[in-house]
Amino acid sequence: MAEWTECMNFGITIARQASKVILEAFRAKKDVMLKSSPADLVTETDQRVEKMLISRIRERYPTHKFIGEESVAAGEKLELTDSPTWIIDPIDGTVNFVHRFPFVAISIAFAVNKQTEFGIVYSCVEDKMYRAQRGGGAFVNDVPLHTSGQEDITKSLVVTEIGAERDCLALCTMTTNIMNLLAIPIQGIRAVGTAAVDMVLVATGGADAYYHIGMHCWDIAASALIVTEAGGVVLDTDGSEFDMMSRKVIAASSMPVAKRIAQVVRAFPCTRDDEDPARVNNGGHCISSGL
Ligand SMILES: O=P(O)(O)O[C@H]1[C@H](O)[C@@H](O)[C@H](O)[C@H](O)[C@@H]1O
Ligand SMILES: [Mg+2]
Ligand SMILES: [Mg+2]
Repeated sequence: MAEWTECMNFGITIARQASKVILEAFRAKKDVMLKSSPADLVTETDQRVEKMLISRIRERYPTHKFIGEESVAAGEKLELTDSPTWIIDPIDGTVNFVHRFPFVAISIAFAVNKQTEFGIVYSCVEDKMYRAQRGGGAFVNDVPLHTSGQEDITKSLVVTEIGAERDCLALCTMTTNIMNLLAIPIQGIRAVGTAAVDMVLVATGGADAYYHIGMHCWDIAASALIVTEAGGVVLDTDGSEFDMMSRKVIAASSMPVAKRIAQVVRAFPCTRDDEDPARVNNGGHCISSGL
């Protein structure tokens, strides 16, 4: 664990530097481009911040590998090997960034032998630096984090996202999931607009669970470790073991809450992050049935 502390501290330093670029652009006029749907946005700042983070890391750790959201969007192969790998979302919450909705985060995870060794989520506008090292606990601005420990789904506040999909199957699935959870009943549904911040709210105890279908490894790899190091549970939406490449996740305060959500929530078909999108004729996005 201590072996990667220096890397993590470097990650925290460059996240703070990148945040300055994001906050300066946050208030400025933005040129917005579309990716997989009219709600999947990217800006020049997303691309610039990712390039800045990767070049600074590569300069210090030339043998390390990268999985970056905007590098993959530009055609780079998404492959997690046993090599030390930085998994980066330069701006998580780009729709929020474009609208100046004040929740945008930099998410940086670091994996070796396909196991996450540390995770950093920097919520820039809030100035909240969430971090965790495997086996070392979870912190926000150096204050220890603990989940709520809530075991009763009827006393739970659940966070989710509608995501970027706008096809009928995805929208019907996600709204049905929300309706079925509310009918249990749970005490509320929230959506912050950034998967990374949604998920670290479970680590703070401010939410009792988060679930999502369709997000990517760079959205949640860091926050998944932060949740487990805060005493939480992270599973696939079907209740099986979490797999950051599956694009399906439940993060919860306790196993009973996680398992209850897994009983209710249904996923729509999604190509895995590590599947070749070219093999699937929908551009590597969640498959629409065209309903
Ligand atoms: O594209 P960015 O990096 O902003 O990530 C967001 C995804 O785009 C959303 O679909 C998803 O629903 C989450 O909001 C996720 O944070
Ligand atoms: Mg993201
Ligand atoms: Mg992003």
